[in-house]
Amino acid sequence: MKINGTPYRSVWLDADGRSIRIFDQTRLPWAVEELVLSDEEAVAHAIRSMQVRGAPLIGAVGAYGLAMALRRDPSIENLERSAAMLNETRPTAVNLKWALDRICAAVRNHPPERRAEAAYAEAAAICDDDVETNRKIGEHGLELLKEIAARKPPGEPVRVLTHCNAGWIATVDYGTALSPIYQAHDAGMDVHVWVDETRPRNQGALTAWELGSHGVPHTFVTDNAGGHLMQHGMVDIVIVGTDRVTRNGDVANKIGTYLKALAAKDNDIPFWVALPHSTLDMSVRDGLTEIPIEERSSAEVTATTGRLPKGGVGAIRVAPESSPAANPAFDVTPARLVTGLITERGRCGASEEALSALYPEKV
Ligand SMILES: CSC[C@H]1O[C@H](OP(=O)(O)O)[C@H](O)[C@@H]1O
Repeated sequence: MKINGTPYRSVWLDADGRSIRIFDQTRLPWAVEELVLSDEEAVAHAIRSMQVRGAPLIGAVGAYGLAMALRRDPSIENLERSAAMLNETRPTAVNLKWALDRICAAVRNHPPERRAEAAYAEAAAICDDDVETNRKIGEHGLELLKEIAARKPPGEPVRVLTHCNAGWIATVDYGTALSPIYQAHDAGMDVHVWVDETRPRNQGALTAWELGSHGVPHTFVTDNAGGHLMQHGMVDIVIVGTDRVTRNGDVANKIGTYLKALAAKDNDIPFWVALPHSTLDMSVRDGLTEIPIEERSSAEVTATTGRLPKGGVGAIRVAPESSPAANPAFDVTPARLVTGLITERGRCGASEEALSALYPEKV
């Protein structure tokens, strides 16, 4: 997508042909700063610290990190050790393991001197695949928004509520939950987005930055406002991204998603989840008991980061020093609360039967 008129992806190969460049998402939306990552340890730190974040994007960046590890040492031992190290950086988004496994499979049968080159080529293919996948998610999601628009009086916007950031900055490009919104806006449809701030890391500020940069009307709201907006008929549809969808349609996503799904169910509002194939984990059935939920530092809860009154960006405490804090970073929405899934292959129900029909090769 564009930043000040210049098209970007959220990760790209540096001119040196071996490092990658990303935007430091801990500095967004206050500053647009590029970071150069030149080895697997720098990649691991960027993922752990959420300098780079978003399920599909951490997969793509992790893939390049493994390629960098192979440049240093192309042995299978180092391949497996580095893949394990990178995979441990964040446990919930299955895209990271999916991408690392894809790199391992792509290089394993090459002679050592060819492995790094093959890994870089596969990482580039993962990025290109993600861009095209998300574009298609946008097309299929656009049809859904058109169906809603057709039922509304002319000039009334389709009102979408979204949680966290599943936009272009969370993927290689286009985003997942935001992809249909961008395509609807670009097609001239009246759309308005309720943007959940998404405590504690406030990824909603990234969504607001993305939508504002693209000229999409939106309103920034607290996480706790969503239920009220739905009760008062101010939401037509909820569309969120996801970090892992199980074979029976359970959805792991940013903490607070489950509460939005409950409110949507209680108010008969469609709750849709946008996902690329790399987010589907057919090896897991029961999301609540089988998906690992990342526990992040309590400091992310007791302090919040933003632009300081006297300028600059910094953190301020929002809880007493004496108070312990807990920080589960994701939750699981059971399939029974999900109206449907928007994928690159079309829309389907949140069920094993529907997912198996859409992805027979994964069964
Ligand atoms: C298309 S991004 C999917 C998913 O990833 C985000 O998590 P995080 O910001 O912690 O990396 C969020 O849960 C998004 O919905």
